[in-house]
Amino acid sequence: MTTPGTFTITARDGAARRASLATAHGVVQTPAFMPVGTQGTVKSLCPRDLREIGTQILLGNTYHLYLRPGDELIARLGGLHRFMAWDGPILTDSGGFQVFSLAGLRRLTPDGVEFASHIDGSRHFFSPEKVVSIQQNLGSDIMMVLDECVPYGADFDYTKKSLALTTAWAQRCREAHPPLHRGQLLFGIVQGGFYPELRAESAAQITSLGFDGHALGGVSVGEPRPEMHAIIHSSVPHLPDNKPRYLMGVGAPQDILAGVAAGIDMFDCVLATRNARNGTLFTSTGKVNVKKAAFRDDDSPLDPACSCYACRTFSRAYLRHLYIAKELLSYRLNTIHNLTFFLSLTKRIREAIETGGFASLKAEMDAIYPPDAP
Ligand SMILES: CNc1nc2cc3c(=O)[nH]c(N)nc3c(CC[C@H]3O[C@@H](OC)[C@H](OC)[C@@H]3OC)c2[nH]1
Ligand SMILES: [Zn+2]
Repeated sequence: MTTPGTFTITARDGAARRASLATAHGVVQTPAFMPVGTQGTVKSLCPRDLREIGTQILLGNTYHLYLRPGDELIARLGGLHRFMAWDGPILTDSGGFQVFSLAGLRRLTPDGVEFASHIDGSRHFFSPEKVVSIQQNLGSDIMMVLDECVPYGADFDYTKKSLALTTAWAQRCREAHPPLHRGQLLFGIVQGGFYPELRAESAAQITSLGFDGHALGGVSVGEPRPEMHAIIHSSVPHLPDNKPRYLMGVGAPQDILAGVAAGIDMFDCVLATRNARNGTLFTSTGKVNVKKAAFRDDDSPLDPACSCYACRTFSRAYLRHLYIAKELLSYRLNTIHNLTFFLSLTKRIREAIETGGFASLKAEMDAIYPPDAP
């Protein structure tokens, strides 16, 4: 087995990279889209579905799994891979984002963050060492450091102070998890808000700590898309070329294409799965709402260009009926379709970089998913 953390770039097309990242549970071909499985499941799909649609790597979430069912329980039962019967790579976020976006009554201190569980209000404390220990218990292949995801609109001084805390926490995470300990990788997270000079400052600090990969955090937090794309372009050059780059929480098809063009390798976004459950489907001709009246007696497949189980087996009329009738199968079929769209898009991106055709693929997709469309 290739040593976990080995990152091999096999082709380039402009700043876009075609690479592979070795983990303890398999090699991830990049650019890669990572379905979100926050509570140890990609909502409504089983591991067999995920394999069938070509999933390489899944996301889990420290905050959620720590609160319920508990990381120590999962460790006792053999770790997250065995618990959810997924034998491929898993990346877990540190929970920093959820503490600020989900938990109540949180208190930020130099030593970590105190918060109240969104489930039962019980009080908890996440230190850098604690979030490392939780992810070690889960057995994640890629662990994220504890960081503060600075809210959109934070001023320069707050953002500068916050990135210093994020760096201190990152250092403590690195010390708590020696390189390649039990084959588990550790990624640093660059903050700095929407201030290019603070992004450069955060990147210089984080990339000096010896991580296996680097994430850009603090984006996809409600900012206008042009601001997101601008800060990505100005930040990526500060990330080492020879390690994976992960853009957290991004994104829509147009954001993935812009991210790849800037040199990003890994993406995660709840959009694919969340929109599936509310009937918004991504197709080869743009976004479609499954409950549209025109689908009422339309016997054709949702997307003739899609080879997923939903598109090759059922009609638009049936998918619309399931959604309107609030049938559980609607969740599963819509999710199978949307994830297939995102996984196929990143597969086409990998092939385009190999053949030097990325720019034309991006132009083709930008015509269908315009960068200035919501
Ligand atoms: C949507 N926009 C968005 N911007 C984000 C920015 C940050 C950030 O700066 N730091 C950290 N630590 N996490 C972030 C995250 C959470 C991603 C996780 O949140 C969960 O999806 C919501 C999922 O957990 C399975 C995923 O796991 C990596 C962001 N999400
Ligand atoms: Zn489909």
